[in-house]
Amino acid sequence: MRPRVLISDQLSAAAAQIFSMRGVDVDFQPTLGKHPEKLAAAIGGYDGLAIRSATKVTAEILGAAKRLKVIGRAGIGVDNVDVPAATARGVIVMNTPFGNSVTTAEHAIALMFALAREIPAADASTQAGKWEKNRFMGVEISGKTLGVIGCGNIGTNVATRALGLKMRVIVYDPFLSGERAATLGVEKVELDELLARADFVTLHTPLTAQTRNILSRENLAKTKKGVRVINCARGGLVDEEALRKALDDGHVAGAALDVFATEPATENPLFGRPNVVCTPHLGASTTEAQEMVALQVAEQMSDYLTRGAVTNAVNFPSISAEEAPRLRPYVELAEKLGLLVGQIASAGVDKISLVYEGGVAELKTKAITASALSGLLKPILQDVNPVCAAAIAKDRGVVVEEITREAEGDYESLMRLRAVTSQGEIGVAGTVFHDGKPRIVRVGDIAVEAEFTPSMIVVSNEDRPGFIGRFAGLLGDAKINIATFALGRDSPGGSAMAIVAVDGDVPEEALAAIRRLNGVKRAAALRF
Ligand SMILES: NC(=O)C1=CN([C@@H]2O[C@H](COP(=O)(O)OP(=O)(O)OC[C@H]3O[C@@H](n4cnc5c(N)ncnc54)[C@H](O)[C@@H]3O)[C@@H](O)[C@H]2O)C=CC1
Ligand SMILES: O=C(O)CCC(=O)C(=O)O
Repeated sequence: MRPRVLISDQLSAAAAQIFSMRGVDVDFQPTLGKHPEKLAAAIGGYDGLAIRSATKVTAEILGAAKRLKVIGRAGIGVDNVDVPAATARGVIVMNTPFGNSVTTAEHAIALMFALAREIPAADASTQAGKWEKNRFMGVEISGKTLGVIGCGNIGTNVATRALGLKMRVIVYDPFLSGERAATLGVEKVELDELLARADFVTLHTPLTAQTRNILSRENLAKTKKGVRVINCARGGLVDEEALRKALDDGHVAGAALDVFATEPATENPLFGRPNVVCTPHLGASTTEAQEMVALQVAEQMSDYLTRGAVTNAVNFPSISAEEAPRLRPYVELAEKLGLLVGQIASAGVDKISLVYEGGVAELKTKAITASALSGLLKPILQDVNPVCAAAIAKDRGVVVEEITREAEGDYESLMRLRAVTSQGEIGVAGTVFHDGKPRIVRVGDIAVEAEFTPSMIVVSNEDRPGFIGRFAGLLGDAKINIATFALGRDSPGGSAMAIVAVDGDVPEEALAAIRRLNGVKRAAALRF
C-alpha cells in the first residue's frame, strides 16, 4: 500500500508534486492545521504530516495519529511540534535546516534598514500626502556595530552580509568556536559585552530554556542607549513588556519584530509605537525559500516512507538512501537479537552493551543500537519502535554502551549484545550472511548457528547421551513439528544448547514438559 501524507499548512505546490512522483499519496488541506479538532479527526489516516508553523502538533494530535511515522517541518524551528511526545510515540520529526536561512537573514537585514531609515513610517506619511521631509532623520549603518546573538546558519548569513555593509560585527554564541569566528571575520564576545557595545542587536537563536527572555528587562538595561533591536527568530526571546518600556523611555531607539510571544499576533504591547516595525512572521516567506523547503521536506519524507532513509531528523540519527539498504539487514538482526534477549531475560535489564565488529562497525551503529533496544523492550511494552526506544530505555535507567572494533573472529561482521540484569548476564551474537538473512551465531558461551524464524524454542541443557532423542520425542508427542534443529556445546559432556525452529505456537504445557526433562537448565519459547 502506498504511504499517505497530509499537508496541513500552506506549502508550495512543489511538495505535493514531489510526493506523488515518489510514490506517496498526498492530501493538500492547507488550512486544516488551524483547526486542531478537525486535524485530530483526520490525522489517524496518514503515515506522514507535512507542516509549516501554523499547525501545532500537540500530544493530543499525536494521540490520535495511530499510523503516523513522520512529521516534516518545511522550515527550521520545530517548536510547534511536541518533539518529546512524537519521540515517545516513535514518530520521526524532520526539518529543513538550510532551505530558508538566506531568506530569513535577508529579512533581518531588511528590518535593520527599515529601522535605521524609518521606512515604514516614512512610507505611510508620504502616501498620506504629508511630505514630512524634516520628520525623518535616519542613521547610517556603515561603521556601526551589529551584535548577533546566535551565530548558526541564519546568524552567519546576517553577519557576513553586515560585514559587506561595512559594519563591525560582534557575536555572542557559546557554541561558536574562536576559530570559526575568526574565519567569518567577526569578534566573539560575551553577552554583556555585546549588549554594551552593539548599535543594533539581532537575534538568531532557537527558543530554548536558556534563550527564553534573553532580552529580559535586566539585559535590555545593559544595552547601549539608542540601540535598535531586531528579532527574526522567535517571540519568546524578548520580554515584550520590558521592550515596550525601554522604547517609551527612549533607551531603545527602535525595534523590528517578525515574531511574537503569541502568534498570530493580533494584539501586542509593542503595536502602535512609532519606532516599531512589525511583520507577520515573514522571515521565511520568499518564493525561493518556500519552493526550497517544500521540495526538501517532501523529498525527505518520501525517502523515509518509501526507502527508510532518515535526513535532518531532530530525534533520530541520519541514514542516507544509499546507507539504508546496507543498514537494513543489521537493523533486522539487532531487533531480533534484542527480542531474543528480551524474551529470555527473567528480570529487568539494567545495562546493555553492544559490540560491533568488522564491516558492521563502519555503518551508522546508532540506528542499529536503537533497533536492538526496540527489540529488547518489545516483550514488555506494546508501542515501541527504534525512534522511541532510546528515550524509553533512558527513562527506565537502562545504561547503553556501544563499542565498535575490527573483526576479531571468523565473521566479516559480528554484532554482540550483552544484557546485565539483576539475575545475571545474557550474551548473544549474530551476523548477516551474503543472502542478507540475519543469523544467531552464539548464545552465552556456546557457538550455535541458526536463522530466526517466527516460532522457536531455545533450550540449554547438560550435554548427555540420549537427550536430543527425548527432547525431539516430546515435541512429537506434543504435535509440534520441527522445521530446523541447531545444536552447539561448549565441551563434550559440558553445557549444550539447542535452537529449534518449529511450526506454530509452543503450548505452555509443552514448554513446562521440556523444562522437566532430565538435564534441562533453561528453556524458552520465542516469537520473532
Ligand atoms: N522568522 C522566521 O520566519 C524564521 C525564524 N527562524 C528561527 O531562527 C532560529 C535560528 O535558525 P538557524 O540559524 O537556522 O539555527 P541554527 O541552529 O543554525 O543556529 C542557532 C544558533 O544559536 C546558537 N545558540 C543556541 N543557544 C544559544 C544561547 N543560549 N546563546 C547564544 N546562542 C545560542 C547555536 O549555537 C547556533 O549557532 C530558528 O531556531 C528559528 O526559531 C528560522 C527560520 C525562519
Ligand atoms: O514557515 C514559516 O513561514 C516560518 C518559518 C520559521 O519560522 C522556521 O523555519 O523556523
